[in-house]
Amino acid sequence: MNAIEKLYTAIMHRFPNERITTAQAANIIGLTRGVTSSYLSKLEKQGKLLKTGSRPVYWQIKREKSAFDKLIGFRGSLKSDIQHAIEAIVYPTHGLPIFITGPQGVGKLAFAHAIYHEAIRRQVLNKEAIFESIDCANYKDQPDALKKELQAAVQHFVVGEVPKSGYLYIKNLQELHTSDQRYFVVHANQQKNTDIRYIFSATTKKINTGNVYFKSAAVQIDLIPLSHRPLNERIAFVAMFFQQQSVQIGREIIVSPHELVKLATFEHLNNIRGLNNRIQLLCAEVYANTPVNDQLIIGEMVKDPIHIAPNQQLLQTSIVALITSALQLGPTTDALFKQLFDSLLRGETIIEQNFFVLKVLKQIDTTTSESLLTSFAQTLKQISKKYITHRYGVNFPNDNMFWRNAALAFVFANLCSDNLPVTKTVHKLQAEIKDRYPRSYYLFNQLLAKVAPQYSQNVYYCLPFFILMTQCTEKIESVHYNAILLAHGENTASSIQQVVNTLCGNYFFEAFDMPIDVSLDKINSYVRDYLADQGPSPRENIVLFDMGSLREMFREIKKLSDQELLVVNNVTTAMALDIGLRIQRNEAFQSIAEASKAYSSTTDAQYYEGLSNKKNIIVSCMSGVGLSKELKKLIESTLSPSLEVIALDYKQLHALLKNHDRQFFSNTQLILTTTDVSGDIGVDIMNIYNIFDKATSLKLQTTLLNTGESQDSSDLLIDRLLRFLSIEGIRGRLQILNPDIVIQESQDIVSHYEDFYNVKFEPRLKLNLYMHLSLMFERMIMSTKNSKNMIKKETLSNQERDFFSLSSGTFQPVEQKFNIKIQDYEIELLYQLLKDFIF
Ligand SMILES: Nc1ncnc2c1ncn2[C@@H]1O[C@H](COP(=O)(O)OP(=O)(O)OP(=O)(O)O)[C@@H](O)[C@H]1O
Repeated sequence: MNAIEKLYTAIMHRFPNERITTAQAANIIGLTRGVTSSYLSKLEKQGKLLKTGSRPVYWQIKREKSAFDKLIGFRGSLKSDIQHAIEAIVYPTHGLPIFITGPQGVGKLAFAHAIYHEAIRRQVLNKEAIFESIDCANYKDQPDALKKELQAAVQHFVVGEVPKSGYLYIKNLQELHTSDQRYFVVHANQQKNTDIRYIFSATTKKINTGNVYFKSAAVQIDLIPLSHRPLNERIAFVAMFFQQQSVQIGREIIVSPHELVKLATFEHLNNIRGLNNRIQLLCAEVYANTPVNDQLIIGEMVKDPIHIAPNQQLLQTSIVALITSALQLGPTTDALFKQLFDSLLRGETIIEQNFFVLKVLKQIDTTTSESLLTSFAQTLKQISKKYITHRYGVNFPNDNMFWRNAALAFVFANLCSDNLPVTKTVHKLQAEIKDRYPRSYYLFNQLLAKVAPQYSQNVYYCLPFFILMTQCTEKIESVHYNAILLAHGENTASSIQQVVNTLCGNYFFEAFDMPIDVSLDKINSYVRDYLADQGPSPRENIVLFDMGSLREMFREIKKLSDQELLVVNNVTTAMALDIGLRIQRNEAFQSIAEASKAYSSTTDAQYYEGLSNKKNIIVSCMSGVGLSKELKKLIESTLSPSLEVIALDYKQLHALLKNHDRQFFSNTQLILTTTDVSGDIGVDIMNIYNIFDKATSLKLQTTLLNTGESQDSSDLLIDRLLRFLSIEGIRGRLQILNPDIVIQESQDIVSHYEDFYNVKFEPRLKLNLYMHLSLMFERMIMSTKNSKNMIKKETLSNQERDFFSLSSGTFQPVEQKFNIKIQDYEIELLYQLLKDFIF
């Protein structure tokens, strides 16, 4: 797909029916306005987009016109009826019978005609298809005559050589007795075998067409009375009928907006037909009074009247203008947006803003159909419950008036977005709402995405916010953290979220359910997009997730925001609830972070960059973490408690040094090991045995002094370390074996290596080896596990292989004496320890 096609698909997806500006289009595709504009023009040349207006120019997806487009309200009150009709038209092979109900003059015949034309347009019927109709009112109490009429009508379809297809429209079914109604409806069951399609109509819904009569399903369409139609549709009817009169009489008609709205809001007997008749009579009356004038002036002459000329493309071009001027939509809306914006700037409460919107809603109340409004209010209530209350624990008032006003606010937003250009003020207001009520506006947008997904980008749709969210913003905005749950699976995260938010009764957590094979990049994008949506106000971030690397997660998310960050893995509902309650109590970040470390042994938490957020010393010994822990104890009991001592085994240290940069060790003051380890992380790495050298012990002292330790405690530490590392130290730490024997054995082994490799080890290396070997023997005896940690000899170098075979011989006597087996892993460690000295 090239960029132009991508743009087209994006518009099609996001704005299937709306007009959008070049800027909006540029926004969705992420290109500059200039480039987007040239792409849009190309799409227009290809016949895919419709271009209207100037400054701003509007673009809209060009659609094939359907036969229903001629009906007023095809995008409004007739939308779902049209959808049902299409289902009946296309159902294979002969469509479904249709049953249209609605009071007199409401447009049943017009709708039936549209169905017939649409069937031809869709080539479901051929061009020769016919439309026949029978009016049952003409055969009241004459069933036989009616049946004859039916036969005659059916005959029209079969005359000639080739039988014709088409629609048979049978109206006023309510005029017949039940048995006759039944006769007709049963007749329609033949539709599935013939080329005749049936449309019934009645002025009452009481006709029992349910399962009793129709063997095959019939599609039911109920057309609402004119007075229930939205005002813009009613105005469109008035305008259309005036235009028809203008054509008929051959004169321009002049009418005041006030007169137009009056006609549109008047309750007419016989609905649309009644309105048509009234307009016709009105024109006839004026015509009779002013036969020579070339204009027909309806009602009072006003300053800015509406002109309706005979051959004007009124419906397409002028209705929008008519409605906006009739409703004073532009000025009303401009004033409202300004009031709202000023009120937000002045820092007034949402109650004030709610009041401004309610006031305007009152003005437009008459424009909407009550039945549509009621049903939309119901839908809105259900959607809010399902997507907001259920997930985010935020409750809405229960009274009908609240939901009616909310629905009305959506209708108003729709009216504005259909009829008004998007001004800078509208954009500014939207940004201001986001700034002032970021969390509530986020929830509102979640709702909007469900209620009117196609409009979620439309700025006018920020208006219902002030109605829907008034009562909950304070509570929602009182939360000072961005808390996010991330978990693999279809609803793991969202079900934890639902439990926690519901129990706490407020929106604390947003949740993202992630596919099993989600990448770290994708996870990041969830978090990034969420944080971006939270507006500029600084809030600390808390991210709970189910599995994965804590450090990696921390590092990646930390890049997205410079606020404090806590990440916790292996999330459980209880843990999320605990954090939720702490957020509710408005606990400080540090205290939540500390608490999160104690959840369980399988859970880990990180809230600072690197190994630790405290000044620390790492100790790592080759002879296992046991020795490191002892050293840790020793150092902790000597130095001040502000210094953290972290014990790691040799492998861990190796991995950390390999995988992390200086930043990670930024709080580390010193690394003490029992072997020489190199690394360029900007931290001193000391072989602890080197403190027998004056220079090293001085260096250690300086380092300790620099970290803020006193002279006394650093002297004491060095003393204690020296003792710890001496033969006496070894004696003190052996628990079961006889120190004299073990040390002797160790000395024998060490001299064996010296002999074999013909080297002389330095005293502290020897001491290190005695310590290492003695502790190793004891470890072997005490270890209950008889692990078979075999190293594949083939993978070893010649030198290593020699070392292995020498060692197995050297260790044999001790193995027999103590009844132990020295593991390959231990020999490998010894090799690492010695290799630099023997080769
Ligand atoms: N949606 C519409 N758009 C434009 N014109 C319409 C629409 N609906 C009805 N009309 C016009 O309104 C008038 C009355 O409609 P129609 O005759 O179809 O009503 P009806 O319900 O069949 O009436 P009745 O039950 O009394 O026979 C017609 O002139 C028709 O063209």
